[in-house]
Amino acid sequence: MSEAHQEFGAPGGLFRRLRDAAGRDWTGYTWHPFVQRVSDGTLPLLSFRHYLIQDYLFLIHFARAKALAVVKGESLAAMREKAAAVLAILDETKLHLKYCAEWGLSEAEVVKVPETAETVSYTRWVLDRGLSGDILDLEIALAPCTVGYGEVALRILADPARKVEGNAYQSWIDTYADEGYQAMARAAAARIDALGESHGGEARFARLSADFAEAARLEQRFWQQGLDAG
Ligand SMILES: Cc1ncc(C[n+]2csc(CCO)c2C)c(N)n1
Repeated sequence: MSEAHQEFGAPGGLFRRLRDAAGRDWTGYTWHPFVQRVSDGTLPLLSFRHYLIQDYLFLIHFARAKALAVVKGESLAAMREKAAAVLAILDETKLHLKYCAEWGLSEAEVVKVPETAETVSYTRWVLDRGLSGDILDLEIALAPCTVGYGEVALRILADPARKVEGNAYQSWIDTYADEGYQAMARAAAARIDALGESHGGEARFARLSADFAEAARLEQRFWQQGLDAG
């Protein structure tokens, strides 16, 4: 599927407009060389290991940012949904700990690893967008993360260079290719479309678009730190 990215958000909706406006920043994130090397199985294990440990630390702070969406939720239904999403993020860390256990690293050891500048800058930026803005500002800062990984998985599945047999990263790919995850990513894009309608997305497009592209660049740097560690 060469048009993998067309999966998320409705035509003409806020999500697709933001993604299209982000252009190369978005493609540079969802088809970063790190992702390509996960797909063809050539990513050095040291790169993956660095990435995964930092991603574990990332998820802790990302869960805090998602918890802000409970605080800023505008209905009981929204608050329940966000509270469930916080738990889902904390669950995602189990995949990370499974890998770490295979490398002989315990949770106690992983949490002692210092956060890199890439991890701090991305997570604290998301928290700041949530603290200083409204629910739409927060969701725009969060969405590239959730929806982007959905697109990353679709791009890998469609990649002619993909290594299926004996790919060391297959269980990581499976996590995001999973239909449950894909449905969540589609729902996140649909929510951006709906918030765009209800919260003046059109009038706020310049700022939202700058934030969306910033998140995509922060994601690129997050992959890059893994490559640099290999
Ligand atoms: C750097 C980085 N960006 C995105 C994700 C993906 N992700 C983060 S939280 C979550 C659950 C749903 O929101 C998902 C899928 C990641 N793990 N690491």
